[in-house]
Amino acid sequence: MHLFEYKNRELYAEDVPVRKIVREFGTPIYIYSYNTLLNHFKAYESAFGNFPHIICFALKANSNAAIIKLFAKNGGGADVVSGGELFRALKAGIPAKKIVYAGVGKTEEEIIYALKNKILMFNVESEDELREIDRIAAKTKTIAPIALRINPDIDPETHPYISTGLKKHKFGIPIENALEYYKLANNLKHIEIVGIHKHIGSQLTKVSPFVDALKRILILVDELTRQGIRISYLDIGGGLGITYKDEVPPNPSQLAKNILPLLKDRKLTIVLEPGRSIVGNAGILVTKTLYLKEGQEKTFVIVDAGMNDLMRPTLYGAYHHIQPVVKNKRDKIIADIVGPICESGDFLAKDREIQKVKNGEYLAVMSAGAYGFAMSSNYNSRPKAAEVMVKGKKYELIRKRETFNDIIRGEIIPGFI
Ligand SMILES: Cc1ncc(COP(=O)(O)O)c(C=O)c1O
Ligand SMILES: N[C@@H](CCCC[NH3+])C(=O)O
Repeated sequence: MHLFEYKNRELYAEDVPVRKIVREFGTPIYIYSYNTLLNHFKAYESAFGNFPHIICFALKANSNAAIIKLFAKNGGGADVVSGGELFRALKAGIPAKKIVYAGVGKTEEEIIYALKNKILMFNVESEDELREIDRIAAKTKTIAPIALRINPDIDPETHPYISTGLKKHKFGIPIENALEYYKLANNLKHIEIVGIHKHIGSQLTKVSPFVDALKRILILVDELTRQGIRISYLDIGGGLGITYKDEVPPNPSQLAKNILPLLKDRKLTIVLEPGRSIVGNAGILVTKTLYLKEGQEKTFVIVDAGMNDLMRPTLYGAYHHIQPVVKNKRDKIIADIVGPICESGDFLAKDREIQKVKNGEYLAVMSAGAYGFAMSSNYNSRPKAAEVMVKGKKYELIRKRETFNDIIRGEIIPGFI
C-alpha cells in the first residue's frame, strides 16, 4: 500500500532512512514516496483498462509541481478548482484537453484563462455560472465546453465537512432541475454540452454511494439522449478513501468492477478525479520532539509541527497514525501530541498511546500526503515546511523550506506610516 516501512526498527522512505533526510533538510518536513505515488496512479489506469478514461488528479489534494509532473508524464489529467491550479497543471505539462474545472465560484478572469487554454470542460455548478460562462465565451468569441455538476442527493457516509452530494450542500445542480438546465445550456449559443459531472464527497469507504449516485446519473443521461442531448464525458469525480486508522476502503479495481458493468454498451469516456487515494498514503510529515510536559491532567508531547502544517486533526478531528522514526523498547505513554501554535486546537493527536519519546527524537505523522501541505498556512508566522521526494535510494528536495523573508515578501509599509 505504501513504501514507508521499518528496517531494523528504523523508518525508511523507500530505501532511504527517514533520519538521513531530516538530518539534511530539518523538520517539519513532508516526505513523499515516488513509487507509492506511481503505483497508486497506475492502479487507476489499470482498473479502468480498455474502457476509455482520463484520470484527472485532483490538484487540491497536493499541488506540488513535482507530483503533478509525475502524473503528467504518465498520461494523467487534472481536476482544477481555481486559476492557480489551472496554471500549475498547464505548467507541469498536463494537456489542456485533459483538464476539467470545477468549483462554485469561478471568476471572469479564471473563465477567460480556461477558455483561452481550451480545457476539456467546465464543470458548471449553477444556472448563474452557466449564463456567465456563455456571456464570457461570447465576449471572447469562443465556445465553452461544459458539463453540469449534478448533485444526486446521495449520502456518501463520510465526515459532514467533506461530503458534497446532498441537497443541503452548495455544490452542483439538484438532480430534479438537471434536465431543465441542460435544455437551457443547449440553447445558449456559446455553450457546448460535452459531459456530465458528479462528486459526492471525499474519504468514502464504501462502494455503494458511488454506484447509487451513478445509477441516478445514468437515468438522466438516458433522458438527455432521448431529448437529443449527447453526453461524451461522464465525470464521476473523486472521493475514494484511504486507511488512516482501520478503515478498509475499496480500491480502484473494486470501484471499476462495480461501475463499469453499468456503463457497458455506452459510448462514453469516463473521467475520474481522484486526489486522496493517490497521494494520501504516499506522504508523511516528520516532526521533532521539542519538549515533554506533564500537565495537571495530561501529558503533552510538544513537537515542531503544528496545525499550520497539518490542519486535518483540528479541522475534522481526523486521525493520523503517529509513529517513531526509530522504534525503541521504552514503555508506552498516553499523551496529546501538540504543536507550538498559540491555540488549544493545535494538536496532531489527542490521548494517543505512543512509545515514550525524548527531546530531539523524531515522529512520523502517517497518511499526510493529501490535504496536508496543500492546506498549510503561515499562521503564527511559521515558515511552510520543506518537501522531499524519494525514489529508491535517491531523494531530492521538491520544495525549499520557507524563510522568514519568504513570509513577509509581498507586504508593503504604506508611506503614511
Ligand atoms: C470536484 C472534486 N473532485 C475531486 C475531489 C477529490 O476528492 P478526493 O481527494 O476525495 O479523491 C474533490 C474533493 O473532494 C472535489 O471537490
Ligand atoms: N480537505 C479535506 C478534503 C476536502 C475535499 C475537497 N472537496 C480533507 O482533508 O479531508
